[in-house]
Amino acid sequence: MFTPTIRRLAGSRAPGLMTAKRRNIDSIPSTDIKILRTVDAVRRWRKPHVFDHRIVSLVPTMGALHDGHLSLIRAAARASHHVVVSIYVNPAQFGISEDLDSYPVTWDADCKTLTALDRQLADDGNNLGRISAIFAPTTEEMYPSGFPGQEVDSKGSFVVMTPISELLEGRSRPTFFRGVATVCMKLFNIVQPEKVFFGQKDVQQSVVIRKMIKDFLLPVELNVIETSRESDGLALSSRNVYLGDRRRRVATVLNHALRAAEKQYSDGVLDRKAVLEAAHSVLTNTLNEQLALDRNQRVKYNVDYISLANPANMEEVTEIDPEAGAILSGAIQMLPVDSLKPGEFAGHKGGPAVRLIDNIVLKPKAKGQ
Ligand SMILES: Nc1ncnc2c1ncn2[C@@H]1O[C@H](COP(=O)(O)OP(=O)(O)OP(=O)(O)O)[C@@H](O)[C@H]1O
Ligand SMILES: CC(C)(CO)[C@@H](O)C(=O)[O-]
Ligand code: BAL
Repeated sequence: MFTPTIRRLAGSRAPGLMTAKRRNIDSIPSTDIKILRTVDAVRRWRKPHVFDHRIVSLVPTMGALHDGHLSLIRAAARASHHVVVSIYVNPAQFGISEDLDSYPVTWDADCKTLTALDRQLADDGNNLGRISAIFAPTTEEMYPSGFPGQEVDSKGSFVVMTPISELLEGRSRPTFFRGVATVCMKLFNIVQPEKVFFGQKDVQQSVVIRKMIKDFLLPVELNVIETSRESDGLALSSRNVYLGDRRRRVATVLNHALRAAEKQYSDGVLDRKAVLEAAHSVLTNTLNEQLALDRNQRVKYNVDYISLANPANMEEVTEIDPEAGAILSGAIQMLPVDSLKPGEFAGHKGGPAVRLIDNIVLKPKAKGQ
């Protein structure tokens, strides 16, 4: 029998702080937010809203909620009567040597965060709806024929979209978009949302989802919500907890690099080489400054890619078409620090290598601009 390698069936653990007592709870205490763990429970909850013509939105997440997630939920509550937030760490989108085992799981904090947000939504007259449910399935529930595995050549039922899944993020993470498209197709089929909300931070993911909706004729409206950032520009991300203080300070370099490239475009430069050179020079200069520091002060990173791409398909462009604009995006790998100072916090799980992504949309320019 085929027995795929499974490092951790994360979904079994994510909501699985479950005690026998908790297993019986079907809503967050003192709230109307239901906790749905099975496909059947979601379908039973969903059915009446087909007949009462209530708009249902879905916000897919992997938990460890931060303000970026909350901005998606706020946008969903403005536009729909019922918001369903899914919390599921989908093992299929993690490569075999990626961080599935250490991915932050903060179920209790997530429930508190959603409770507080739901109260705010209730007090704000601009919303159509509120948070109606969390969908927190197990991996057994999501993969009813058995989990197919995380290997590139795993056999199973997948949604595969090429060539977009092979570019950029997909080059570094060959199973990533297969896992994302597959789990999102399942989530859409389970929840049957009229609207779905995704973050601009994962720009290529949003382009994959747009194409999946188009090519598989899904009756779903995609909403992409702008990236929420720390005050110094770092894009919020659940993985930022791995950074620790020292790498956190330098982590803004990716955003600074993309902003330098963006300035070229604002100044009228359209040529790929010139635009990207501005970003690479920030990355190189900052790295050289860091390498000149002592081992217990410096931060090192590898640049995975800096891209200038067509917003419709994420394919590289040699010149920006000002009528179409472009997506500037990048990924860097922050390496573990060489040597810690006494008492220094290395980051969640000892501060492993952290892959950061970010992007800036270069908007189309009006003629003559
Ligand atoms: N800073 C952000 N601003 C807006 N949306 C975001 C932000 N970070 C994540 N999202 C969106 O939230 C949704 C769920 O993302 P996810 O749970 O993977 O969080 P994440 O912070 O991106 O985690 P990770 O660190 O694993 O990439 C996705 O649509 C993602 O694009
Ligand atoms: C969309 C998603 C929830 C699918 O697992 C994930 O890729 C994410 O959190 O961006
Ligand atoms: N935010 C995208 C999910 C992932 O990196 O696995």
